[in-house]
Amino acid sequence: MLNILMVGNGQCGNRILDSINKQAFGSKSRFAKFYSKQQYKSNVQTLAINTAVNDLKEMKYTKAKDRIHIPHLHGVGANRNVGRKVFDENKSQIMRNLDERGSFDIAFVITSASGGTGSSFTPPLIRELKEQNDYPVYAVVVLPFREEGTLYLQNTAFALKDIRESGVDGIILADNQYLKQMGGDMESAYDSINEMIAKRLIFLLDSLDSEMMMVTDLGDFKTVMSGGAGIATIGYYEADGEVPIRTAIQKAVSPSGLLFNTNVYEEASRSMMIIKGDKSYLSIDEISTEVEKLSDSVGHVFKGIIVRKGEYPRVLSVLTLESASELEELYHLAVDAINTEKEKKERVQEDKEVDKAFSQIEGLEPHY
Ligand SMILES: Nc1nc2c(ncn2[C@@H]2O[C@H](COP(=O)(O)OP(=O)(O)OP(=O)(O)O)[C@@H](O)[C@H]2O)c(=O)[nH]1
Repeated sequence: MLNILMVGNGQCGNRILDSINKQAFGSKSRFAKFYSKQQYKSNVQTLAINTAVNDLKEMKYTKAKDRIHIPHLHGVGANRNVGRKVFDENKSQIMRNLDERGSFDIAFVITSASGGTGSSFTPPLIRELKEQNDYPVYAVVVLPFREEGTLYLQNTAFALKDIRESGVDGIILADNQYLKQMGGDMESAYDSINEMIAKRLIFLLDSLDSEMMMVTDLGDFKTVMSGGAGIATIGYYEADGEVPIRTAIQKAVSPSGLLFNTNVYEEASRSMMIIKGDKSYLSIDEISTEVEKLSDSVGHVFKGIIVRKGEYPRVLSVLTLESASELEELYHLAVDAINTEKEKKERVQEDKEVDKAFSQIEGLEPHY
């Protein structure tokens, strides 16, 4: 049995964590968190951390003892400098809470890259976890919608760099912009995206702790995640009827299944493929052909097969990337955003028009 830690930082991290708990409790009831037991095979501990108490209160499926409020107004307002300071001031409380939860085999820290709290808490938190423990720690990082503005773009660029330099064992990317094809209004788009991410992570955890026909385990996952440029993404396909296994595998690495925009045949560096379903669907010939196709361009593909009686095929792919053109484009936008912010600040400092207006009444008093 694996001991797994999942931390969700900031609003986005909290909500994805809640979606994980929702799916793991296996109930739509909002009282599930009080009455039912998680359906994990592994020992999974979830912890939500936030400066905004309302974000924590909004969580429906995560127990109260698994939510830590770090008081600071109502969030840090996308300011990562403030966020870092607040983390430092509260570091011992956060780390004590984590210590009390015992030891783990693997940890995931989930956050948006663009907000203030999650993106500034995550790098030092990972650094602390890595310094105090010897288990691997992975970051699950959500990229913003590109139109959300200059502050979010510049936060994203610096947060990703900070997370990469934190000692993290790998970064799994999910991109709101790419996933917004889910459609609907903002709130339901968030819910669908969170569900997609949660479903993939739960499938991954479940598989790492399964008895497979052909085995992939935590060791293989670590090897995959240590490949490439330290950046990864996850693909998934779930058949809702009888689908040939080759189609299911293809869909799990196609744009519709991925959390981040990449051409896996060009950009992936290592891969892990977990295939689940009734044995009548698991044609070894088809599986071998498809995996070979992928390994021809990717290099190494670990594969695991889990037989589940009566279930339609489901396939999960973990892909580390050696290059990511989408990320390069995002950094171009971020550089523009940083320059815009810088110029704006300089203009305000140079251009004292507003000060001039105020200075006109210097030395005067109001008369009534
Ligand atoms: N996928 C997804 N993205 C979200 C969700 N909530 C917020 N975001 C994205 O997260 C980014 C904003 O970060 P938040 O997580 O809200 O910020 P925070 O870490 O709480 O930090 P502050 O609010 O600045 O203190 C934006 O790019 C949002 O689009 C969510 O539930 N799901």
